[in-house]
Amino acid sequence: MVDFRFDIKPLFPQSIIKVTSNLLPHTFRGDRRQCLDATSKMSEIIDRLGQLSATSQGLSKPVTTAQRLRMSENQTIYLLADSNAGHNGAVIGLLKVGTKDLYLFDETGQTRKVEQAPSILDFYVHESRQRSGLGKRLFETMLKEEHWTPIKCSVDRPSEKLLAFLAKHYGLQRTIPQANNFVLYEGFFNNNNDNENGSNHSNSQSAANGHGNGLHITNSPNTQLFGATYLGDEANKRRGSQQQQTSSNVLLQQITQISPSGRYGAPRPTCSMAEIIHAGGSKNGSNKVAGGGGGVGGGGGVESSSGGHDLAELAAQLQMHDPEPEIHVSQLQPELDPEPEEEPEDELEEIPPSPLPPTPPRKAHTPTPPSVRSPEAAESIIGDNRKPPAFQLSKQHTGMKNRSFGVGMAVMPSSKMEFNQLEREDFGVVKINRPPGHELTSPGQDNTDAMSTVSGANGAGGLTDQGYYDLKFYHNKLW
Ligand SMILES: CC(=O)SCCNC(=O)CCNC(=O)[C@H](O)C(C)(C)COP(=O)(O)OP(=O)(O)OC[C@H]1O[C@@H](n2cnc3c(N)ncnc32)[C@H](O)[C@@H]1OP(=O)(O)O
Repeated sequence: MVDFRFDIKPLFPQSIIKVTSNLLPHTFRGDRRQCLDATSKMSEIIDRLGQLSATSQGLSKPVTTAQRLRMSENQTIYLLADSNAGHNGAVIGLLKVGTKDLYLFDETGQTRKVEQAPSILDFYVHESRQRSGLGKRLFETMLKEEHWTPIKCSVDRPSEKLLAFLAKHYGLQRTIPQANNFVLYEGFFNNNNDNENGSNHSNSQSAANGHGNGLHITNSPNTQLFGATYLGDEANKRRGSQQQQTSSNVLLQQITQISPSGRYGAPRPTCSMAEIIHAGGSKNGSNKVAGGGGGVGGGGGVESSSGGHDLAELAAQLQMHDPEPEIHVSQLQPELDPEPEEEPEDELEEIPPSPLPPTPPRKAHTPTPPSVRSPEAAESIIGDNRKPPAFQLSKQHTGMKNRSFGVGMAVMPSSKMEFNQLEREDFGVVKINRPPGHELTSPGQDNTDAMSTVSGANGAGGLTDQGYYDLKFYHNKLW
């Protein structure tokens, strides 16, 4: 028991008192001199109990001090005393609570900012009195005074004893993994609190917790990093599952949100880079995922539908074979984002061709195509994911088999090419409409270093009056 040189009984007209930043018992009445005396004594009590609590938890510094309480705006300390102990009575327990604005993960792994979240900050019952129901008595008093329910409480770094305490008295066991030191229990984010733990508390108390108002999806640092998507209510979940059938974007999101068990197996928030990459394929029917060594922008701006299909197939397989696989986006990353320089040549050849890009002329043998990791590439995909970025030059654009990004052999037009001339002509003899005043003056000026664009939507050119597709060849020597 914790006794003091002064009589604590005047400070404890009842066994449990609460103290806020004025450092006076909530029951205190007195003049200025008595106030000063009371605050001095309360400070001593709080500092002493705080130190004992820290020692009991193995902390180097106390969580609770009178100074901290005085500086706080929204913390309350409940103190439990035994007036009959010894001559001056004894203080035997402390419970510090407060409200905190927290960024928290909900059950689906989405980040939420919870304003004024009820928090258990420090809890201690003297060793000589533990396991005799005093902790519960203190806790119950606090719940009643604060109008809180246990399930709605966040707990700051709970000890094993406190975890056991909460499990025993309130059935709190299933936690929601968090990235910070706070522990939440399943049900924390539920608005309907009927018949949940702490059911001895009324609905009005539940409502008073205010989570319905104080809790929202947020543009938090976590969200900016991981690109959270709000899936907090059932309607959104249902909508998400419907879209799953048609949208590979949602599929990827589900992959990244499959929840393993354990505190550090928190559901992974959606990877924004994966969203960026995947969104590129969902609109035009082919995934611009740099899978299979294709690479967005790699090898000349090829849309790699094979890479996207691989990913979708992988996801389907995972869903079929493993009900709770742990897939990290980082594990998918090599498929999503290969380094172009390391791409196997064979894989490049399997990449189906893309529509010709309606882009400004660029040199065909772009030396080092950017990958989706580069900000430029990512931006171009975000900006309009139906158009290949301007730097994407494929072998179809160049007429070269682009085995090493610009060095290669002439390629046979494939059936997938989206421009077909009436008669096949090799480069160098293809008939083109040259702009007036740009007649060919020497063979050396021809298309050895040229790219073509095709007028017409989606790269499908229209016939010219000469019967040829309107292929315009640009050459840096000519234009
Ligand atoms: C956010 C934080 O404050 S974390 C720090 C929590 N505080 C501490 O760890 C300090 C040391 N512990 C204590 O002060 C107390 O044990 C408290 C405050 C956690 C609980 O107070 P008590 O008066 O013991 O609680 P009460 O008697 O009402 O409930 C007892 C239950 O608490 C849990 N508990 C209490 N002491 C222990 C212990 N030494 N080992 C395991 N569980 C314990 C058990 O579930 C126990 O039930 P049981 O005896 O049937 O196993």
